[in-house]
Amino acid sequence: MAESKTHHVVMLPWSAFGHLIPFFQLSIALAKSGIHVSFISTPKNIQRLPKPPSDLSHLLHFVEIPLPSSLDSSHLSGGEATVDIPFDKIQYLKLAWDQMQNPVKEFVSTLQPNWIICDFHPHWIVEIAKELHVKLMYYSVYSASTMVFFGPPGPLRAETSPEVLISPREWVTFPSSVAYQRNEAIAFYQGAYIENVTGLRDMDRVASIVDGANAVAFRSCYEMEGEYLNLYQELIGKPVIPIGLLPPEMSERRLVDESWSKTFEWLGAQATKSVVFVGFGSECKLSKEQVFEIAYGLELSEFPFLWALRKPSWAIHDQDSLPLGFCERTAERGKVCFGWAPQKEILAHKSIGGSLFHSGWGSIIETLMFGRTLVVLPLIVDQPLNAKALVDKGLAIEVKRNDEDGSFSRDDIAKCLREAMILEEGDKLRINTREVAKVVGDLKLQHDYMEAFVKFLRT
Ligand SMILES: O=c1ccn([C@@H]2O[C@H](COP(=O)(O)OP(=O)(O)O[C@H]3O[C@H](CO)[C@@H](O)[C@H](O)[C@H]3O)[C@@H](O)[C@H]2O)c(=O)[nH]1
Repeated sequence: MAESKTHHVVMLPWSAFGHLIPFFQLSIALAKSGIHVSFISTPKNIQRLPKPPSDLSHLLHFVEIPLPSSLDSSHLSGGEATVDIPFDKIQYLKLAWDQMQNPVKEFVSTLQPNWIICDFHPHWIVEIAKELHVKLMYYSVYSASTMVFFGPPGPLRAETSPEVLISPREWVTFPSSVAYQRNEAIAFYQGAYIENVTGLRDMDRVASIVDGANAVAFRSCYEMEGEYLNLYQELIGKPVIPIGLLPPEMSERRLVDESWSKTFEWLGAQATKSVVFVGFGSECKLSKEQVFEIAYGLELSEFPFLWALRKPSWAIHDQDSLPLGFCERTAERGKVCFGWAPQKEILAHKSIGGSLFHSGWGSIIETLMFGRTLVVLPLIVDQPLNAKALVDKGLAIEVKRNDEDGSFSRDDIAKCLREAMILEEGDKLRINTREVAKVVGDLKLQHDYMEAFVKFLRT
């Protein structure tokens, strides 16, 4: 009992699956190291998480805190995660969380954990942690290169403009092309640097938490992001801890849902490393023009492909999502699967040679772990910054987007895929990818990072 009291962590992730999942993965890793974890989220979000291993049930506790009933329900319509809510209403989800500080405080005060590990949204947790004498850690689900680009609390709080975001930042002391294009800078500026209905800008939230935290953790490692991790520590003047890449543990006996057996049979019939996997993560909402251009690009490329496509909101039926006749024309060599795909198991399959991704940090790590070449077509938030950092390291080929409106062409998609999939053209990319795959897939190395992190939490 005394042991559990000494090492207890409260997790406070933002209500988006691109955040809930990395917090969940970290919770599992900590529980496996004997740390008690209380994972706070709303009831529906907790129900939608994967089931944790049953032998961890005494260490990993899920704490359901419902959204406040006082919030005008028409804004969220019963949704509890960003995926359920139109983009312009997501600010109300932040407002809802701001109204949840009392139940969170009550819980923390009863539990008296050693650490609170939080996301970017609950700026009020800084005061709670101080008052209750609990240490606070900010866990960034973004890469270290992205956080270096955003900068320390000073620049985060400063008046800025989209103009500032289109060049690499002046505090970066080594060659780096990490920056937004014009249209991306404008979109990001509007979402993060302008006050929303909560009375705050998102960047003020990040600044308060980085300022108030005792340390910052990244899902990263020195082998991949050493220069950015060291620079971020210098910039914020407090411990920055890479927890490792949390590579997915693949069990040979792991069963994929039966409905996928035909797709895996199809994959099994393809030549080794011949198939391109296409995915756009859990958050991106693709327009009709974007989906169609990707489809035509795949068609032009002539490679076998497996596309995990979530039905866009503008389509009524799954099949409306694609250009007329696309499935028939590509039936011999391609498959489009609608809904949530077993991405890790697909990437692990020997027939997959490369991928076309949105450049979400989680998908990058998974793709590199399995040594698959990356073509990146970044769309929102940190994705354009991740793409530039990968290109700097010779680890990806980036699809060109128009600087003014972000549009891209089918020809360029096909060209990038050819470069990534054909040996002579993409030779350098393949060599770099193989080298990094050794690091990401080195489970002992990644385990050592987690061990060092746990040691830090225990001291
Ligand atoms: O059909 C699917 C789609 C996704 N995934 C999994 O979901 C995760 C997706 O993670 P990521 O690639 O990071 O994409 P998003 O969920 O879209 O990520 C959001 O959060 C990331 C940080 O975690 C940011 O880097 C991204 O920009 C932001 O969109 C990965 O583990 C995938 O394996 C599936 O298993 N099946």
